[in-house]
Amino acid sequence: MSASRLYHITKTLLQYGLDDLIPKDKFPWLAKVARNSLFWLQNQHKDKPLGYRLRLALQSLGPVWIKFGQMLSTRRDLLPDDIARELALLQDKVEPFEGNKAQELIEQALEINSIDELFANFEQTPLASASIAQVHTATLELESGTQDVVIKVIRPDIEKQIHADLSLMGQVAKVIVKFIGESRRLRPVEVVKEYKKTLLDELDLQREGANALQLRRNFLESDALYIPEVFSDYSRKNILVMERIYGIPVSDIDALEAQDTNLKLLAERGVEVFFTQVFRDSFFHADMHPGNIFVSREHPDNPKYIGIDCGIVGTLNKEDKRYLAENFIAFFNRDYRQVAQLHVDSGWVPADTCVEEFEFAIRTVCEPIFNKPLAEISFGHVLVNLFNTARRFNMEVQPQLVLLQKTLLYVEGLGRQLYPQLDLWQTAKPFLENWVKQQVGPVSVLKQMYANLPFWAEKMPELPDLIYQNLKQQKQHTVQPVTSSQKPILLGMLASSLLIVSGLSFLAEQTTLSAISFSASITAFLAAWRKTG
Ligand SMILES: Nc1ncnc2c1ncn2[C@@H]1O[C@H](COP(=O)(O)OP(=O)(O)OP(=O)(O)O)[C@@H](O)[C@H]1O
Repeated sequence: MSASRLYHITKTLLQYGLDDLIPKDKFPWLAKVARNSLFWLQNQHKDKPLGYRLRLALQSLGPVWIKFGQMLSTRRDLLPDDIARELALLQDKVEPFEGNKAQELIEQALEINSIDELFANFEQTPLASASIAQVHTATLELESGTQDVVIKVIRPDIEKQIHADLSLMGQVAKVIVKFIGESRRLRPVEVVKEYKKTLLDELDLQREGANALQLRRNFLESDALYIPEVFSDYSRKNILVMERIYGIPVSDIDALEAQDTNLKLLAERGVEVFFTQVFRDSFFHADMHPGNIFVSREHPDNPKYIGIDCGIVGTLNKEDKRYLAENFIAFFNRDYRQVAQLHVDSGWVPADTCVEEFEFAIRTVCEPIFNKPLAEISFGHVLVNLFNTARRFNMEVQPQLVLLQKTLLYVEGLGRQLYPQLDLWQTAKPFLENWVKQQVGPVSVLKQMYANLPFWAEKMPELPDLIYQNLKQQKQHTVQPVTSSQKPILLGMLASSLLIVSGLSFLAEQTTLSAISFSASITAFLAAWRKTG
């Protein structure tokens, strides 16, 4: 980090009066001395509100800071609403770089002498230009025919600048925490760390390509979402080639109405796609701002989304999913005691948490939300409030859940823009209840056993030997008769072993053996159950 960049950033922050972000009485003396020693850098925008000044400062500092502001704008859990609203207005529009430079970068990355070797009609004027990458159109010449594509190219030299600014941002965060204890509540170090990871991931277009391929595969059969094809053979870390799409931007409601799009169905499908990604696939597009979502021009009565820019995705484990589903259901039944109890039983908050107090805290923040008609309730805000309360009770909210909560706010915003009466709960409830039911139902148990089959198949050959060793040992010692309390356990073990044998024989297409061992297993299970009664 060069001293001149450091000075430039300090100057910008002070000239926009951003030292006002720290209450005067919280200013440590050392920071006061430092501030006063830079006496020539005075707030030049005193008449403007703080949020507005923050936006202008970030805008003038460039891409890393603009994107940081955009990310913060979605953190309603950390920022007051007026500042978050201002930051949401940050524009990521920057001057494009030269088209022939983009062409040169493509030729270098793909190791070709001329772009014409692979692409026809390469358009030097970019279709779009953002802070990290810009997008050009071309026609890819494949053996099977031609394909309209877009080529996304990372800006030259942006990586160095990003690393330098991120490192400075990290240091600033550490200094703030050290000198202003109060700031710890906003977790600046963690927020910057999280941002750093997201931004560095965005620099790797191969990652984006792999995410797009995975999402595309997950929704290949879907009526609700289409993800354009990625041409991995022509993609590199700084180049991504993908199918060009010609959909209508989702924010262009007039165009959607002009072609008689079923907006109610479209809005409901947004919620459906989100919950499918989260609960079925555990893999969700986490940058669902309207600029990344289009609607297909085909069959508007059965409308389909098109999603681009899969640079940021979220993944969830089983625990996270259970947490979300059970909490949502308990919330919408207004069963705050259940929400609090769930947190304690699952170890999300410490075991010694006072359930009554936790329940009371959740009720205090959530009851006002539920005072509204169901169609106006925001899932995203319910989550923001839940996470904030849970944090106060020492729950560490995982970054993937925060990412999900941000995405949910986008999905809701989008849905209500398309169809203001959208009742999210009615759309989501059957989905969630079904999911929870499936998790505890017999099909799920069988599925889990099926997933464990390879493990048992590996251990199976050792089983006779183990039984033999065990019997031998028992013979050597005085054999104790099996007590009545041990019987159900032994029967249960027998039943499980028979079930495994049944599964393995089924896989080996030995259906008769599979059926016999399955019946024997059920008999043993029933006998075990009777012994416990
Ligand atoms: N497959 C595509 N077909 C048609 N247009 C596309 C395609 N991919 C991207 N674009 C256009 O390029 C723009 C920028 O693309 P993308 O969002 O992937 O880039 P980005 O650099 O991540 O931008 P941002 O940071 O604003 O999200 C899109 O808004 C869209 O207009």
